[in-house]
Amino acid sequence: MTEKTTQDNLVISGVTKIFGHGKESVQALDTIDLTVKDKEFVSILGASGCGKSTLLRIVGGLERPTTGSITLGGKKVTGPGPDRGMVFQAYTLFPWLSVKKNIEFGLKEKGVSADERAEMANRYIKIVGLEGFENVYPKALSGGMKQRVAIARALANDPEVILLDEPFGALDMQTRGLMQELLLQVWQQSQKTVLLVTHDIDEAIFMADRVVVMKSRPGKIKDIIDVDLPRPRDYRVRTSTQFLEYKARAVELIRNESLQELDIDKLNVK
Ligand SMILES: Nc1ncnc2c1ncn2[C@@H]1O[C@H](COP(=O)(O)OP(=O)(O)OP(=O)(O)O)[C@@H](O)[C@H]1O
Repeated sequence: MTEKTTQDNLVISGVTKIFGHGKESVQALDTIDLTVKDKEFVSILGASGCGKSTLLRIVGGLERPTTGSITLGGKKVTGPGPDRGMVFQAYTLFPWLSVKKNIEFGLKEKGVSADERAEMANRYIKIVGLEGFENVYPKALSGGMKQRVAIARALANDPEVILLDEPFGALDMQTRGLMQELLLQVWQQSQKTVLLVTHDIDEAIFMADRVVVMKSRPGKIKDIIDVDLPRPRDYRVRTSTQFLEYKARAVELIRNESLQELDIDKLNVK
């Protein structure tokens, strides 16, 4: 395998997004500049409506920026491509395909042979702990299992970058915590660059090397928190002093933002 270079960086440069025209227009993003290093795990954290999803969709090529550009490994992004795998909150599996066929789907599209597809699918089924469910259809899976299939499907295509938009948003708290740990393990093994959109402060810190905190109207980067917690991480890190310090900082940033959003100067809650 050839060693990757910093050329593989994801560069978001001066990205602005305006939806609609004239009086009806909404500026969702204003001049977003962010460089994500190869194999880095970056969380994008912010309140509802700050433009997180729009930014991720632009990186995914599903949306065009009004100004600015995205480059991946020096190549300009002009649309969706196999170098970026996306996982959304809503389960996006094909209901008529089994777990295995769902994971193989993108590989089939790429013309990968049946043997190779089966090998890749089995590998990722193992990584996400779904052995024994190969031939099961999505409707028989729990929410957490469906998202594991979605993650396996994204990984099987061997993208440069995985883009995750609130992937565990629909899961209960316990499942969510376990899925976060699983995703970290998978990321540790697969060594992909990850961009995770979330409004969950704990999730953002627990997973990432850096947390990009956004503000709304228009969506801008408010601050970036470097998360210097040891890896591999497990649930115990969440109660460490260092984690709680990062959390206090993020809470402060998000709270100030929410107060401004609600047009409240101060909240005196006793
Ligand atoms: N297709 C669209 N047409 C018009 N406005 C849009 C469109 N998509 C998003 N917006 C607006 O852009 C802003 C940012 O939306 P976006 O969904 O990116 O925010 P978000 O931070 O991901 O929010 P949430 O966490 O609620 O999904 C919002 O004001 C939203 O109403």
